[in-house]
Amino acid sequence: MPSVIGQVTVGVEVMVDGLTKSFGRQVIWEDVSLTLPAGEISVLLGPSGTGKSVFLKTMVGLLRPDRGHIWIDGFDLANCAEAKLYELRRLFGVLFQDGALFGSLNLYDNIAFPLREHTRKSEAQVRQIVMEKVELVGLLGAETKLPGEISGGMRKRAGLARALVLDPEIILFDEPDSGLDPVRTAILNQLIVDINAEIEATFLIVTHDINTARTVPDNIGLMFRRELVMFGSREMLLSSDEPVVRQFLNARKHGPIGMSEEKDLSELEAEAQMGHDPGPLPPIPPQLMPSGNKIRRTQRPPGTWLAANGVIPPQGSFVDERGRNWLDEYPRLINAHLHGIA
Ligand SMILES: Nc1ncnc2c1ncn2[C@@H]1O[C@H](COP(=O)(O)OP(=O)(O)OP(=O)(O)O)[C@@H](O)[C@H]1O
Repeated sequence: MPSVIGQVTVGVEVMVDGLTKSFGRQVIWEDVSLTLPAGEISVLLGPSGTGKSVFLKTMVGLLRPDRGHIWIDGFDLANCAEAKLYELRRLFGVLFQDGALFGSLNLYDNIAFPLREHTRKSEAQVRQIVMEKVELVGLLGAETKLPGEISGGMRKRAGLARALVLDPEIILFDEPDSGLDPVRTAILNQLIVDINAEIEATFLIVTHDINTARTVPDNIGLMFRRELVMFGSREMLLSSDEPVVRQFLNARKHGPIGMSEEKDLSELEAEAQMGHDPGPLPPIPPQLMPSGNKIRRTQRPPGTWLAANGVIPPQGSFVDERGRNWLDEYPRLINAHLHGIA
């Protein structure tokens, strides 16, 4: 259901309920339930091969689950007829790992492709929309370039522009940061947050980048051993005691996750006896804010989940690289907005 914040409708909620997917006798994941809140940014983490890409494909209806439901706007995408599925798919924009651009088309034609394919817009209307999205992702001037002539970061941004042209309500990102250096990853993350602030769609990002997971989303989910171990507020995951969560977020060798994805009990006991532990989690970083002192309307003030659950975060949480503590800074920014001085 669309959520209403103040007077304005924001994005669309996606409720996944008891979803199970297998290929033949191989169960990929079982009984996955989570809600992507309308207009919020969620991240899905998990060791390689746990089925995150399969999950994205199932969400958008490219794969059918064995069981379960995906509720969007009161319709079950997992079990609806083809015609309805086609309609629901129009709500989605997908950024594939490599941008999935056509190598023989320039960026303009790549970005215009869904509009020419799925709408009856005139070329003048197509131009207006394409150029608007090109500007939004910072590619003005590069429209005539071929995908092979630009950097990986630019290709991702072009893929993002193409994912945006049909004004999606839900955007799925499959490892947007794969193959990018840390600087380009930081630029792309800022762009993702800025676009969320602007279009207020519901975002789900699959990533392996811990820094992205720690700073970008409102919610984090972790898949492990054929199930969704945890899904909830960023603060919940970043202050969790769960060994799998700590191992993954601390990028440690020791813990329940091994090369073959899982370790058996004797290996874990041996590690425990040797004093190996995934370690405590570091301070919770402040969440990445939109550029230009904007506020995302679905963003929760820092400390909300922690306070509601009586959890004290590690010392130094919410302090940015300039030494500002966002527990104080955020209300100040909200106040400035209320008084029109931000
Ligand atoms: N169409 C398919 N038919 C059969 N098996 C498949 C199919 N697609 C994926 N799989 C299997 O599903 C499992 C999960 O794959 P998936 O690509 O979703 O993992 P992932 O978590 O996204 O991995 P990574 O993080 O490395 O990208 C793998 O074992 C893969 O071989």
